Amino acid sequence: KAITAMAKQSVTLDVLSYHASASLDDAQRLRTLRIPSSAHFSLHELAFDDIEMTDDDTLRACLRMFLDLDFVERFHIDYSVLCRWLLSVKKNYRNVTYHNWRHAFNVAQMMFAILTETQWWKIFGELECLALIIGCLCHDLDHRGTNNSFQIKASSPLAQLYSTSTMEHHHFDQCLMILNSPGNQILLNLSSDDYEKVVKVLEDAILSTDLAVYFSKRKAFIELVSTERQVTPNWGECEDRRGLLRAMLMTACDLAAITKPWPVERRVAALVAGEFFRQGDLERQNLNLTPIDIMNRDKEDELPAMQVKFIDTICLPIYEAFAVLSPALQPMLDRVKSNRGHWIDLANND
Ligand SMILES: CCCOc1ccc(S(=O)(=O)N2CCN(C)CC2)cc1-c1nc(CC)cc(=O)[nH]1
Ligand SMILES: [Zn+2]
Repeated sequence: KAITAMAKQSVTLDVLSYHASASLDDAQRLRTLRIPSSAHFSLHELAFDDIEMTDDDTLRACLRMFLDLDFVERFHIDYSVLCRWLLSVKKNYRNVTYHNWRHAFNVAQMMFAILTETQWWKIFGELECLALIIGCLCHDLDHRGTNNSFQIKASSPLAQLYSTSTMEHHHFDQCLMILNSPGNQILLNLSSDDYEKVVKVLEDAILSTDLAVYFSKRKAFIELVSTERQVTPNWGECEDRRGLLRAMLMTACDLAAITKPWPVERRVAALVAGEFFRQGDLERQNLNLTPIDIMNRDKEDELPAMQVKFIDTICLPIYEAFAVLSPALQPMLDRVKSNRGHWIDLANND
């Protein structure tokens, strides 16, 4: 018993070592920057592209989202603490090819755009919207560019801590650790009741980004959508329905690159492939395993066909359901279909 506790303790220390709070200087500098409007950053666009933005721009855009959703006023968030928290979150993303700060920022922007364009922020209320935006920014914290099955195969410290949804539990852990770090406590002025609620929604939101969880919940969601087609005001009164919609929203935002204009999707797919192929290399070199096709560099020319399968099996069902729930989201579904066409063309040329 003692051994296990010690092992857990040492493992925990190992993973905690990556926690790093941003410096006061960085926070002070960000605090003094002027914050342009959401229109200036095109934050309401479902076709948003961050390629032209500097890192400072992404931080100011996050401040703008918090200000426009009225979180700072409503939850009495100290502005300097918010700046420091944002910098700490960004700092706790690693410099990996795809699962980096930019991915987290894009997921949060998509959540902001969907909540505002559909008016669904009215269904969830400020507390749940706050948890969703924090959840998006934190949902892949400290990602190492390798997936859950790699953790298990490598019996990494994280796999010893969490046997299911390994990475997602770690992302939530990191999220809580930053929220509880001195100078980063943006939830400090919430009532204990509100704090409990935000943390519960936050945990569900982050754990929902495990595709295995998405698969387990999708059937119920599609059935709900087929019966309750439109999101009527009383839709929000049922906690289970709201929870299901929040979980699906996290996946829809997490995979949203597939809904962007072709130049964006093509660029992001190359980043996803780069990260997958690096994991494949690690599996060969360190674990002496032959990687699965999607991570096997030797199968690179099958990538377009894999994307078509990804779209058909994972993406179309969720964006079709969302387009039924809100006509404002139809453009996302249309772009998934047109991107599918581009991947089909590339698959036929190989
Ligand atoms: C671009 C490089 C190839 O990328 C893929 C290849 C195959 C599949 S898959 O649907 O067959 N499937 C998914 C579930 N895995 C457990 C088994 C494999 C998905 C992708 C993919 N995933 C994401 C999400 C990170 C983004 C993206 O653009 N493409
Ligand atoms: Zn993600």
